[in-house]
Amino acid sequence: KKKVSFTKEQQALMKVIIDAYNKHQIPQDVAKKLLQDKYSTEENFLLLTEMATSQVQVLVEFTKNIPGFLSLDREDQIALLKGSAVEAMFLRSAQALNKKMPIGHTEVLEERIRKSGISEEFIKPMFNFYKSIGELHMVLEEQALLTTITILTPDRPYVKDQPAVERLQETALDLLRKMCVLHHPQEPQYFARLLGRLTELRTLSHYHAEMLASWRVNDHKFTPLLCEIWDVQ
Ligand SMILES: O=C(NC1CCCCC1)[C@H]([C@@H]1CCCCO1)n1c(-c2ccc(Cl)cc2)nc2cc(F)c(Cl)cc21
Repeated sequence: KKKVSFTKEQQALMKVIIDAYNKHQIPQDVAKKLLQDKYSTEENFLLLTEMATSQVQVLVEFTKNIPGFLSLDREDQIALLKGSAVEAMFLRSAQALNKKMPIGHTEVLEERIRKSGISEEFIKPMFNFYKSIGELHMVLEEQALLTTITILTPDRPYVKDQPAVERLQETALDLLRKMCVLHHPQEPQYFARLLGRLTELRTLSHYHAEMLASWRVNDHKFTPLLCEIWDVQ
């Protein structure tokens, strides 16, 4: 059994990130709504834009709690948020689908999302990603750190001081590496698999503007915040 020990700083960092992650759950539960009723493609599109808008606000609050983030250059803070918002949204969606649910609920939820109005060509890559996240059986700490690492990606467009972001990301990566050894001692490759999902996430996120534009609705209305953050409208 591998002994894993955390420094005082790492214990403090984990606590801050977990508290922030727990505080910033999506207000009402999308999954519950989808399981309750069948929605039209218009209603689903509206639900997605509403949820995504509130998720961006939640993401900003979460990010402000990442130690060191507010010390970054102000414009770099914006560049990191803009560059990671879609990925964070897909990560959250994957976690919503992979939550433990009563028998049969996941299948209903999956079906409702497949039929929500999203165009056929994107359903496979999206669910492949959701499945690959589900197979990892991440614990909460790993989910929160993975979101943190996604936000602290140095090579986002327009980031000026990349080394400063790299230093923050490194700290989160060191902590995640130890968390993986602690929670998945039998899988030495687990940490590498986790990081591999970020590559899949970035690829999926490249499609998001097209996924939204091809939604089977007559009028694709977005909130001002989504127009800002997503490359839509
Ligand atoms: O609202 C959603 N996700 C929110 C976003 C903010 C964070 C919380 C989760 C969407 C909506 C729900 C209505 C039907 C269409 O999908 N959604 C997507 C999704 C995301 C991007 C695109 Cl372009 C298409 C679909 N995948 C999901 C998987 C899920 F398990 C659940 Cl519960 C919802 C999911």
